[in-house]
Amino acid sequence: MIGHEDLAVRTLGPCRIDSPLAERLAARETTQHSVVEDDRILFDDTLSMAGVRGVPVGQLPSLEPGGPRQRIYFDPAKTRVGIVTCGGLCPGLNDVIRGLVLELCRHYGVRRIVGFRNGYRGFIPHYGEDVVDLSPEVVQHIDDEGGTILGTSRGMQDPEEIVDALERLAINILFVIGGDGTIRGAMEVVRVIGERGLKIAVVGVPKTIDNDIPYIDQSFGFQTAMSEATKSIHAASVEARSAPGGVGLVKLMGRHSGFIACYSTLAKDDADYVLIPEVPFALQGEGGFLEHLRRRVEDRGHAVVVVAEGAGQEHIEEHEPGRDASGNVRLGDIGRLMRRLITEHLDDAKVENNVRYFDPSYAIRSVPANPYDSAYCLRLAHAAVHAAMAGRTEVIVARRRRRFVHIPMALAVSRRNHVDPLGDLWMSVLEATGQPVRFE
Ligand SMILES: Nc1ncnc2c1ncn2[C@@H]1O[C@H](COP(=O)(O)OP(=O)(O)O)[C@@H](O)[C@H]1O
Ligand SMILES: O=P(O)(O)OC[C@H]1O[C@](O)(COP(=O)(O)O)[C@@H](O)[C@@H]1O
Ligand SMILES: [Mg+2]
Repeated sequence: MIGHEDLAVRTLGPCRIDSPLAERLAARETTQHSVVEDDRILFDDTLSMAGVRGVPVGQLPSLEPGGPRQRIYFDPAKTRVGIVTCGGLCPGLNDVIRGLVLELCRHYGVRRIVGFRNGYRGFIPHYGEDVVDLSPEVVQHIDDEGGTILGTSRGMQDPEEIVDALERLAINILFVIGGDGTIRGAMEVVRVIGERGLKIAVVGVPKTIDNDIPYIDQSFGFQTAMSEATKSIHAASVEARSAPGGVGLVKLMGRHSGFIACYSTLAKDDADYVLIPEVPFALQGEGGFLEHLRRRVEDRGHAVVVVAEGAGQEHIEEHEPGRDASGNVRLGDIGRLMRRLITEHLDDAKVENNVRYFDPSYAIRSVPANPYDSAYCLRLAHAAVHAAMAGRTEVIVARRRRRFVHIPMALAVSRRNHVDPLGDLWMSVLEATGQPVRFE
């Protein structure tokens, strides 16, 4: 059970410098729209969850609020900042970079900002990556493009060498924009910083289209990626309805979490089936998926199937689950398997069929952020700058239940966010598709 110690945020030391934003904060009080800096945000949000703790209100686990502080730790005029983006692409990466640079320069007066190229390898000498000087002029319009102007990578790097680079460049604050792997890497960097007795803040902005980071409302870019995915689902529906025995099959990213498949299905109510990693399904047999699909195609003449890339891995016999350079499991291709099995099953049953397979894969994550995610990215960037300037470290900034909070990195990587098969999201998907609770 999450306790106080899990929510404690590390700081580099006392904040003795008046913030340039101080005068704007004087009249603040805690409302539904803001939290004063010495208030806390309850971690539990139901009576039952709070009640089971059996402690007075003041001892309930709570999170440090995000936002500007009256006094800060770093002297803006003497602060040098580094920014790095790691792991897979996600809509909004450039929006976060832009937001960090503009907030640092325009509101705190921090002018020395460098970008490290191609993920953590950008710190490692033998890759020979130069650093990128970042300024408001350089970043002004980078949010018009998807991807990251800094480049990204996967693959383990030596935290000692990363901290060597931070020392050589006299970096005081490092912003890391990445997912669970990046955050684990950042924790290694924080460990080495502590071992060397250095005062360098490391603050994370959580990133992944998979939405697999726990304790936050939603990772930035997820909404844009999900929106992109709906285009493929609609295309699959058009194809399926335009041919006898049409079956539109769409495979979507999300690795071990089925959020993109679920939300894109709910957004574009075209799918008859959604298969996700969190809910196992039988393929064969009277109650299996293939027989159910056959009956649906015979009854309606068409069907649309959305399969998350991490679903049904147990059905992929010949797949040797290798790993990518960061240690992430390489998934077997459930899309190709389903295409073959659906065609074979309908052929064997002498049901005319035209199976159309869609795999948008990277197309859903390499687009620019939609306006919602752009605004979200800007606010996350502001929160990250406020946290770092106030000397917070080994923390990610996130929005949780509509409030910006500081979440310790260790908690952010303590588990993976999954679709709850007993939760209301999956219930909505079952209601929307009409598919059975279980294929077995
Ligand atoms: N378990 C780990 N410990 C330390 N560093 C890690 C770990 N996993 C990943 N990293 C570092 O984080 C970077 C990004 O991780 P990756 O899993 O590829 O993407 P993401 O952070 O988006 O999940 C890697 O290039 C690697 O340097
Ligand atoms: O970019 P790669 O190495 O092909 O990995 C693809 C994987 O990256 C993701 O897009 C998410 O990656 P991150 O967790 O690094 O953001 C997954 O949805 C997908 O399975
Ligand atoms: Mg990851």
